[in-house]
Amino acid sequence: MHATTIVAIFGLLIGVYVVTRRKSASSLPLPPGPKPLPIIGNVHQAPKSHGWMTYREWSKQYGPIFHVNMLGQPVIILSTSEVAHDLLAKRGAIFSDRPRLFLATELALKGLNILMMNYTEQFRQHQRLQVSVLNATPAATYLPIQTMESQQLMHDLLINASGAGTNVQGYFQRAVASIIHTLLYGFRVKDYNDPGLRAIIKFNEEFSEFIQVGAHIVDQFPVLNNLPGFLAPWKAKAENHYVAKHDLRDKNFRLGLGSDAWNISKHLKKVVEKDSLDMPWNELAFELGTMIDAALDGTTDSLIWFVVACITQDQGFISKAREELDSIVGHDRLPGPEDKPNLPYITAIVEEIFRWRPVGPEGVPHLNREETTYNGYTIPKGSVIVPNVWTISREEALFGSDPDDFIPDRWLEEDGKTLKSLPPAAFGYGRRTCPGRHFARNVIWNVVAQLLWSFDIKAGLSEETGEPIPVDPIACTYGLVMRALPFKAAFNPRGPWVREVITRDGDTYGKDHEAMLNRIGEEFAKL
Ligand code: HEM
Repeated sequence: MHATTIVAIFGLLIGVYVVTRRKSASSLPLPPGPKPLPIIGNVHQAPKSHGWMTYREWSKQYGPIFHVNMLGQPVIILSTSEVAHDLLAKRGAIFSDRPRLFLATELALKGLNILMMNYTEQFRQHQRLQVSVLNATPAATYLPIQTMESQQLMHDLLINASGAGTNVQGYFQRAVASIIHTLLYGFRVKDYNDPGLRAIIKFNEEFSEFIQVGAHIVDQFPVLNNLPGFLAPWKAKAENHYVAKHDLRDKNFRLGLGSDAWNISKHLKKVVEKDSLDMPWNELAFELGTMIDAALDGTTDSLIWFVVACITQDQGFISKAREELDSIVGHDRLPGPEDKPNLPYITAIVEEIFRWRPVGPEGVPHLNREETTYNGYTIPKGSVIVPNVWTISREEALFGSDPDDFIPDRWLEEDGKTLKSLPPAAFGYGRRTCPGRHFARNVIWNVVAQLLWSFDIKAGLSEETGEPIPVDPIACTYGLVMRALPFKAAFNPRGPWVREVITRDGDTYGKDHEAMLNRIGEEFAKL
């Protein structure tokens, strides 16, 4: 790097340091943390990837709330459920904003991503709309569509993933994508190579890349955004991201509104008009699109982690689940949501998936709009607050001494039937808690029950040797979402009755999904 560039960057670093060293009104210290260097703070120690694992180690040294200094920006890491609830939920009035760190991301999103919005009146308007279609009561009306797609998934796996097996991620992505596209826009997604689905997967990957600390130098030095385009490649990248997203969202929203049957696009457009909300077309199109993005990744990746658990973590949970399934459901039909009250072990498995492999292990950061104190420490105004879900989900006092193992039983009382009230961490906290959690739990419960009823799930076989290809239970991507790296899995029917039932009920493309949507519309009218 040229010497003048180094001097310029050094000058900017000092500028950032001076600007961000705000005077605290409290005499209390910051939470403990690794020793910082002058100016750069802890940047040199910051994990380059999989930060949640390093933060777990640091929490053992510094305790449930600790602090790192990133170029003068305080980052407060929370490592127990109690601390996360105390700050993010009980003090939600000041802890519900989002950090504004990444200029390149902002250029790409143009303020239209609900996840990244501050807790403003505009955000609350979006939140009210989301809750109106996602909370427990409306989410229950979607069960027939979710069940249909789960059955289709069983069919796809039976046809394509038995024998030596295959990489199954696409089949899961298709099923989840089809559920949300049917409900939001009125059309099913029948192929995992569908261009619309591939585009969303690409958007999510780009988004995850944009928000990496240090992904674009402009994030640290916004002044660089004044450079001409050829010296500022992030500008074109951000614009292309926005335009591609806009075009797909606009097209899908129009398809939804033009469709004959009830759907969420139509429903929300009516609510906006009836309540005279100040929400332009594009903002509503992005609201729907954000639900699609958020739903696809979290739900699909949790299901893939379940497959990893079946292959690598079976200490008896599969046979326990089957015992329950066989006694309640029998062999003549697939399990469905109506069985849920009688299948507590399946519910425990679902909670254990979220705990064992929370797909957002580093949590979605919050920001506090006021200085506050907590347990003898100062939390400066504008701190980035990271609920480290990975550590929180491994709190031994709550979950037992074997938190890295997949043990669904930890969620059940001794009677084996009643769910313990342990605090889940995967869906976030307080006013920013994931609005899609009921929807996601319903989808995942259904698929997990049907998979366990249907298949022996094992590692796929090598084409050369015919031997199982080992699956690494922790091999994953690093980004906003923790995704299992591709692996081969085999789904072989547990018995002849499985093939019979899935062949009978699994091919669902002849079903009238529009009639199903209209029935949901009728139920919505009664809510
Ligand atoms: C297993 C699946 C899912 C997981 C683990 C998950 C997790 C999360 C988390 C951790 C947050 C941030 C919470 C916080 O800031 O404290 C979030 C926000 C959000 N989620 Fe989910 N989610 C999942 C599925 C869904 C689904 C199915 C939808 C919609 C249908 C959805 C829609 C959203 C939206 C719109 C936000 C932004 C809320 C805000 O910023 O206030 N999510 N999700």
